[in-house]
Formats: sequence, C-alpha cells, structure tokens
Amino acid sequence: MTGLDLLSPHQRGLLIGGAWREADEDRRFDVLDPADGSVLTDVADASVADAVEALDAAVAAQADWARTAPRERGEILRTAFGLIADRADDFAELMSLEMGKTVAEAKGEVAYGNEFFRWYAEEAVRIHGRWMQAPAGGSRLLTIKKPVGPCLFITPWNFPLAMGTRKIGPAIAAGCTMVVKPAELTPLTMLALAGVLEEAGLPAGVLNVVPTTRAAEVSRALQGDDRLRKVSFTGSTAVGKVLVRQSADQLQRVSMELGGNAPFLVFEDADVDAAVAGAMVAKMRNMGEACTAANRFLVHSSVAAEFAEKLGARMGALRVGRGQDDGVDVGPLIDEKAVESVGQLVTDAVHDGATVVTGGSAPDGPGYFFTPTVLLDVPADSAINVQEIFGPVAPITTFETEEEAVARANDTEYGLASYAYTRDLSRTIRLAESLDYGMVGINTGLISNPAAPFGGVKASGFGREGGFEGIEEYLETTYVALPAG
Ligand SMILES: O=CCCCC(=O)O
Repeated sequence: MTGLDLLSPHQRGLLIGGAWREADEDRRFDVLDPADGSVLTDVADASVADAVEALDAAVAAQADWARTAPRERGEILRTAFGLIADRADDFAELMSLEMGKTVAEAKGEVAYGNEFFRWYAEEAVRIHGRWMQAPAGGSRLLTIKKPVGPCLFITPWNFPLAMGTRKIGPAIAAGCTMVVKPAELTPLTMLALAGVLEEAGLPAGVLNVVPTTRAAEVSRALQGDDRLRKVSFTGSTAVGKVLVRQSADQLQRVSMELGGNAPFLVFEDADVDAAVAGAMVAKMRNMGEACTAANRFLVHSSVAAEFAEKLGARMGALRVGRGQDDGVDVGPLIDEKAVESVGQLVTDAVHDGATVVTGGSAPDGPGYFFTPTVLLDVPADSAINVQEIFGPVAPITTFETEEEAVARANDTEYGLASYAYTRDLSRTIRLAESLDYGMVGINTGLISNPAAPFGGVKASGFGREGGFEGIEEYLETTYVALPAG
C-alpha cells in the first residue's frame, strides 16, 4: 500500500453533508509532487456554490451535534486517534508525497498532529462553567459554556495533518460543526483525515471538506454568511488580515495563526553544542517551512565563530533529495516560487555583506530543492532578517549585550516563536518576560506541543491552539444571574 491508497477514488472529491461528491474532469485540479513537479493525482475543485452547500450541511448538523454527550464526542476523537496511529506509515507516505517532507519527518507530524485528537478527546469531558456568590452577597452568578457554532477552517500546506487536527479536534470536542478548506497544494492528507473521522463515527455534516482553487471567493462567500460563527486560519499575515476584515460584517470570532520571524539567541554562557543541536531543530524542522522556524540567529560575539562553524558543519552534512528516498534528510520546498524567494533572500544578504559558511544556492536538476545554507555577519536590516525565510537558511549576526539582543529580537512586526540558549536562570526569567512573543523556548529548539497554547502576538495573530486554552476558541460563555433563593 502506498500513501495514495489511503484515498479511495470517491475520497478525491468533496465531503458535504456526509456524502462524498466526485466531479467531472473539468471540475478537478491536479496535486503535484514537489520533488519533480509531476502529477500525483487530481481532486474535485469546489465552487462557491459547493462551499455554501457545505456550510448549509454544517448549519443543519449544528443543533444536534451540540446536544451530543461530551463523552460521545470524546470517544469519536479517541477512535480516530487509534485509526490514525494504526495507519501512521500510510499517512506519512501520503503527506511526504504531496508536501515533500521526508517520510521520517512526516511520521513525526502524524504523531504530533494525532496527539491533538487524543488531547481533545480528553478535554471534551472537562468543559465546564462556574458557580459563585456575587461579591455583595445576594445573587448567584452561574456561567455555562456552549459551542460557538459552525466554523470555517483554512489550513496551510506545510503541516497538512497537524494544522487540521489542532482545529478539528477542539471543535469536535466543543460541539461545533465545520467546513474545512485545505491548502490547494496539499489537499490529500485532509481528505484522508476526513475519511478516518467518518469511520470513527462522526455524524454526517459535522465535518465538510472543500478543496478548491478559488480560496478567496470561497472564504468571502462563507464569511459573508451570518450563519458562519467562527474562522480559524493558519497561514500568511497578508491573508490573515483579509480574513479578519471579512469577519467584521458578521462579527465572526477569529483565530489567526500567522507569520513569524523567530529570533534564536545564543548567549555567551550557553552550551554551544546544545545550541547547535537546538538550532538544527528550530531551523530545519519541515525544511524551514514553518512559522516557528528560527529565522534570525543572534549570537554573542564571543561564541559566534564556534557556533557558525559547528552549525555550518551540521547543515553541510545534510542529504537533500526526494522525501520518500532512504537516507534523505531534507526534501524539496513546496514549489518553484518558494525556491526563487529563498534564493533571492540569500543573494541579497550576500550583496549586503554576508559571508556564506555553507550552501547558498539551489542545486541543479528537477524539483524544488534548496541546499541547506548558513550565512555569517548578515546585517540586521538585510531582507533575510526582516521577512520570513520559509526555507533551509540560517543567517547569523552577532550582539554584545543582553539588552541589545532583546531589543533586536523584538525589533520586528511579528511575535510568534522565539528561542534562547543560556545557562543563567535570572536571564531566563528576564527573557521570558521581555521577549515580545507568544512562545519562548529556553534551551530547546522545539516548542510545539499539543498540550501547550500555541499562538502569537502582533502581526503573528491572536488566539491559541492546543492546551487547555485551545478549546476556549470554540466555546461561548453564557452568564446566568440567579437570586440567592
Ligand atoms: O507554520 C506553522 C505551523 C505550526 C507548526 C507547529 O505546530 O509547530
């Protein structure tokens, strides 16, 4: 069985109201293999009318779904968790094919993404309000939690499974119905996931999936509909701003998980070997195609040469190739535009005065590959330090003092992930409090965890996914005032 076998022919269609809808050839679009640009398969291309029908189905299912017992919703998630775990290798293969990441990395995403289902299977039964005496005595204050209602989820191509499960999991647990629009570049994993949820017993209409090449029209139409109550998006800040504007007329609730420009600070007291190991994870997870990816390496001048040399050696030893081949560490980027954009940032950085420690260009041949690259002495205002790279390039600059490091780390419109290596506990506390980011990793290059609240501040968006906080995004609070009796 290959990953593609996870999808039966009808599952390469739209899922609306519990029925898979196939489409004629002229209403389908191709899904490409980023390793060589060949066509993997095609899927149905939802029209705006299809998307509105998907919302109709979500609206029709909402009231009954909200009335189900929390345990019933939790059990569906727990069953889906088991099915995904059983088919982890096939999910990984499928994701590797459509997205490019190595099968080993895709297995990591399957395990990570699936944990959102297990976590929210457990949280479904812990939704609760509160009861209190009013401060002045007399009345009693009661709160109850209700699902926000039908949601629209727009998921990205870089984590085709995990960015779905961390929206779908809490929505199911909370009793919300949903329409999911997966990324045009990677719809297959989401279609396979929808099949598993069906198999796990999710009632018809709770989850509707509409792959489409008309993302802008679809989101505009659905957000213009007052029956849609919530939008959750993972993707670029530019698109997030459009969705937030579109949410205004119907005052939809929004969760926005947007771009990042993560600083990775290495202080003079850091364990440099540990910092290099952490940098490899923070930079190279998902080939650098992650909003959490370390984007700027700010290294104390006293350890910069050692850090650059060791990081360069590790990056230079990585094997680039097709994600399904044995021994490959780094797969292709998602498309040609991605390779051009990363290449341009590197060229500009070198023009601005940076030195290439390793890599520096795209290899010759088919596919959208970029050689892992380390740059030293990159000016702070070089474009590569200002915008999200989304590729396997580590630009290093130096600093002299903690104040300077923090000021430069915070000197960005973004505020998602940040990382620091230090052995000084007081400094750790100062950094946690002064780094203007939704997430701070200390002496680790991996902060993502289904039990933790993932999210950013400033242009990186708002709302939290995962953890106890994640389910709150799908719950409304009703306050009930009662007399003392
Ligand atoms: O691009 C951002 C996706 C978030 C990946 C993660 O959960 O770590």
